[in-house]
Amino acid sequence: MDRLKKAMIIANPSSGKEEALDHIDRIEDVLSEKGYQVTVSQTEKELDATHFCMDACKDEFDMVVSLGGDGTLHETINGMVDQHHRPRLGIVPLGTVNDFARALNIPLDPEKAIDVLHSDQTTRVDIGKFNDRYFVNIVAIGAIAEATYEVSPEQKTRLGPLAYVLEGIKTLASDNSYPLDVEYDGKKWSGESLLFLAALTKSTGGFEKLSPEAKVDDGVLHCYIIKKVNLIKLGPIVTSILRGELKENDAVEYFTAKKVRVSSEEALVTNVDGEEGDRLPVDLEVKQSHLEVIIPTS
Ligand SMILES: Nc1ncnc2c1ncn2[C@@H]1O[C@H](COP(=O)(O)OP(=O)(O)OP(=O)(O)O)[C@@H](O)[C@H]1O
Repeated sequence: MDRLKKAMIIANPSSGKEEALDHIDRIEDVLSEKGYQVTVSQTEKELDATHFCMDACKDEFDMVVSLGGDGTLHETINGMVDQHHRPRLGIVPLGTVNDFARALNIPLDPEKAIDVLHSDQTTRVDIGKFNDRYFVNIVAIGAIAEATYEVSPEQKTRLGPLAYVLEGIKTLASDNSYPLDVEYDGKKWSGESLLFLAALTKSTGGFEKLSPEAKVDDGVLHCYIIKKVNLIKLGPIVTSILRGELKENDAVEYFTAKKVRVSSEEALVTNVDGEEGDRLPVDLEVKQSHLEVIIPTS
């Protein structure tokens, strides 16, 4: 007899509009219909999602569904990376930005995202390594990296992704540049920089078209160094970000790489998928096609 398939729902009751618990029954129904025996694990605090997901890997679950915002998803994925057995990942986004879901064309409406769990279609996705943790969207270094901490929960609810865009533009305009050394695949860039970005997917930080050339399984980091410029050139940079043409801007150094090391004489803070990361220096690397994510049937 075939082994019974096992699925775990990792739900963060505090995510988004605190609606996770309202969706659990429907997700359980869909998964049971597909023949899964379902376990529901509710998070209570930071890193619970990571530990639940590690358990699911060890117990050879076939599927893990992240029901929450990007924080929950990020923690879930951290529990999966480098495990011998990695379950398929289903995503039901409840957060404000939901970059990863956007990049994979997973609907942002939770009800519609739950329908996607019916799908048998999956895609392999790259994972970024940042020192000894992992990311799925973006690493930002510079003043903008702190922008996401400054967005209040009220602003997030009211403005959605736009809150990040507005904060980001505000910090760019504040002209905080830093000396930066960026070493990548045997090359080196040194200079004054306003912002360094390393993106894995095309939609990052609420900017829908920040890195349009990025594919989720291309095995490289798409890196943008926004150099120090005088105020007059900031407008065109912002326009190029919104148009998805950042790499064409004169003030921007663009490259792709598998490994990047970023250092500075200043202990700059970093932002990793919207969360505070280690101070510089940091090492970034791509693990190609490391995750298998359930996506809408094409
Ligand atoms: N029961 C809980 N109560 C409060 N916080 C929790 C709970 N369970 C987990 N957390 C923490 O909440 C953090 C934020 O969750 P998540 O990102 O899913 O929601 P969100 O903040 O609404 O989403 P977004 O950041 O996209 O707006 C998680 O990284 C986790 O550490």
